Amino acid sequence: MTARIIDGKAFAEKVRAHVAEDVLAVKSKYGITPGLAVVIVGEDPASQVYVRSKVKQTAEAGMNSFHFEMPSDTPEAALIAKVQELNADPRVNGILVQLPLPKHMNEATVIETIVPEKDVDGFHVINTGLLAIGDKKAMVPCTPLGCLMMLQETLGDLSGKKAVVVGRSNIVGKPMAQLLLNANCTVTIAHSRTADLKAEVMAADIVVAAVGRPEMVPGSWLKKGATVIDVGINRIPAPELGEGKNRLVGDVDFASAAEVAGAITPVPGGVGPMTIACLLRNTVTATCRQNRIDL
Ligand SMILES: NC(=O)C1=CN([C@@H]2O[C@H](COP(=O)(O)OP(=O)(O)OC[C@H]3O[C@@H](n4cnc5c(N)ncnc54)[C@H](OP(=O)(O)O)[C@@H]3O)[C@@H](O)[C@H]2O)C=CC1
Ligand SMILES: Nc1nc(=O)c2c([nH]1)NC[C@@H]1CN(c3ccc(C(=O)N[C@@H](CCC(=O)O)C(=O)O)cc3)C=[N+]21
Ligand SMILES: [Mg+2]
Repeated sequence: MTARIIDGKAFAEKVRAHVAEDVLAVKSKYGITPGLAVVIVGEDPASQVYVRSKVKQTAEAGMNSFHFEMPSDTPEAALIAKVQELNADPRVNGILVQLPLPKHMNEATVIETIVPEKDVDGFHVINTGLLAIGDKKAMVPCTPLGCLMMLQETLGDLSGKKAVVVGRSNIVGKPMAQLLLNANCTVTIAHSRTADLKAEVMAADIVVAAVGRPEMVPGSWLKKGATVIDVGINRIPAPELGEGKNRLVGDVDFASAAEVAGAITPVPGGVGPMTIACLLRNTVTATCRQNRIDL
């Protein structure tokens, strides 16, 4: 079997085009331009790449983009003050604080400072709780939301499917499992203490890998025809591309997995572009709710 490649890049372009139409409608009917503020603390080069594409795509969708860079030794109180300023700024409809934060900061404290209505990442405990009770008002974390959209596009109704999520972080694994549960999948969450990861993966119709370990899931672990969503973004040395060069790989061994899976997302060009598209979508949703606009 050779898997169908789920083209996240093309799908994300469609989502962004739709977002741009909604932005135009909000502007022309209500005179409001949605605004997204991105705050990055420190100079992690990988983070800088995502932040640059977020800023660029926000502008391309016709939204205002506010970009703040703070040095890595910024006191936590100064970051909190910045978030409070953005909370109070009516031009700002969405706030994203790039994670991870420097070690001297408590990420939860910073995230809980964002007003839930502007929490376009969906990381605030209020949004986490709303998602857990299946309330439509939840701001849903962008990466899991993008994964769900690709799964629904590939499989249609997900009811009754056996899904395994490998990874249980608050930003990817847990909300992903929650979304799959809300979509009526039978969900297993696997993690570093899982006794027999291979057996869990082999039983699944849907595999979402969000671990951060390059190519750890081989094709030999997959059920034939499974749908595979690879969230991992890992930069590994690629001497074949030249001295000192790197390449991007996922948490799934793409070559062997594509022989067994029914459909699979590539890295790059899968989950990553959908994450940013969903961030723009969430920013428009937040803008409409804050202004009681019903598009
Ligand atoms: N494409 C995108 O838009 C995004 C991509 N990412 C990428 O997704 C990946 C995961 O990110 P994130 O969730 O933040 O990562 P975390 O490091 O926060 O979580 C990793 C999870 O994987 C589990 N894990 C680690 N080792 C193993 C193992 N050997 N077997 C099974 N489970 C294991 C951990 O288990 P335990 O809890 O027991 O420690 C943990 O739950 C990374 O590659 C990241 O770069 C992240 C966000 C967005
Ligand atoms: N508050 C917060 N929210 C986030 O959503 C968040 C974060 N912090 N910290 C970092 C992770 C990671 N993340 C990615 C988004 C897009 C791509 C992406 O577009 N990747 C391209 C490739 C980019 C490249 O070449 O490096 C792709 O997969 O095709 C990757 C990773 C969002 N994150
Ligand atoms: Mg993490």
